Amino acid sequence: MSNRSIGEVLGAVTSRPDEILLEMGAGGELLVARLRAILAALLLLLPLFNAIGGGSTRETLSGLAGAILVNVFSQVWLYLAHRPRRHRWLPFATAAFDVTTTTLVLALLASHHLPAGLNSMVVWAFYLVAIVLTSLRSDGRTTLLAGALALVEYGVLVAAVFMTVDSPEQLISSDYGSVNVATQAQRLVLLAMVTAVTLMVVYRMQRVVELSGTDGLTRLPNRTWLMHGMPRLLEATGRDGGSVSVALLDVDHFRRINEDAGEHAGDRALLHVVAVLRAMLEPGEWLVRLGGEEFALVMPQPLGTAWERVDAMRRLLEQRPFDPERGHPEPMRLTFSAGVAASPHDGHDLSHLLRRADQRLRTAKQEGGNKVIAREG
Ligand SMILES: Nc1nc2c(ncn2[C@@H]2O[C@H](COP(=O)(O)OP(=O)(O)OP(=O)(O)O)[C@@H](O)[C@H]2O)c(=O)[nH]1
Repeated sequence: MSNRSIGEVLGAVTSRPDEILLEMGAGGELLVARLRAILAALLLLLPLFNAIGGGSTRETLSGLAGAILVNVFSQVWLYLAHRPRRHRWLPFATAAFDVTTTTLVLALLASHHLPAGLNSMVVWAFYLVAIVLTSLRSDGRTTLLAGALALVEYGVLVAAVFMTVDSPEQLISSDYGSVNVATQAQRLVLLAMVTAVTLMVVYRMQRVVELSGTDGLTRLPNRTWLMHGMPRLLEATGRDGGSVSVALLDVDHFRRINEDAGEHAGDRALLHVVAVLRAMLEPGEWLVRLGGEEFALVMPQPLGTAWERVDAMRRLLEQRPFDPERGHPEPMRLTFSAGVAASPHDGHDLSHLLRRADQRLRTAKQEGGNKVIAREG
């Protein structure tokens, strides 16, 4: 990660995250929606304090109207975030809502008293809260949107206020101090800084999730990744009435390679197997390292086609011997055995499919290995 240039980091953080990261982003959206609902409820206290503190009725009523509006929207966002079917636009819409609501409240304050609109620290701080909140969504694009909107909207507000004033006295207040260009420029720089820091937080979170879902040796997705990714694939294919096949692949007599050629050669043998299988992968197929010399191959195809695909891979691997080097004159022939299971016939979830595929894999091993089995008997 430390070797990456700022350009690469920006490229990574502004591209659409992996489906599984987005899945986590939806969880983040629910968290953001809950937080927003709590903050919105607290917002109702502000007009109350204003009335108790002897503020004007007009100010109290407009504050109350604004707080009610924010609460209504917060409940709508919360309802949408709860729905199992994720709306892709929701994180963007809510990030824009958080920032724009802050701008509207500042504009409302400025319409009563110009310095209040530009020097209110409490309301302005909601920009920072809105930007930082986006870090919970695992999607740097929402952070960029919130940061850019805050900069543009606040910049426009400042410009509008400065264009409205007729005399410098209008920008001096006993409660809010005096408004000047330098402090407003500092606020804009602060918004940019908080956006940059939040983007880095999102980037690091994305990398941590990526690493936790990747096998260290082969760089293939691992079991954790499969557990997160498989349910949504099964659900999507189930909706379309399609079939998903899962093959469990286990390299035959792998222990012998380690014993004959050493652990390092064993590692390179695994990389060789992965390179051969990977070269045959078609779009929509996933190769996953479950651990050791065991792999899962997920294919959006029915059982018969899946068996043909895996058997073609078995034959190709057989024809591509592995060259262990270091004192080994002979290239080693590598083979694997596999069991294949398919939804919906063999099960509707990953654990049922893996169990059935494992039974068939055991049979293939008992029958001497170098075999792919997709049906009993
Ligand atoms: N080099 C290397 N070896 C590994 C790795 N993971 C597991 N192994 C080895 O793989 C071997 C697996 O042995 P077994 O489970 O007996 O399987 P097998 O020898 O392939 O026998 P069958 O599966 O019955 O054909 C063990 O010796 C493990 O130490 C790895 O990442 N690198």
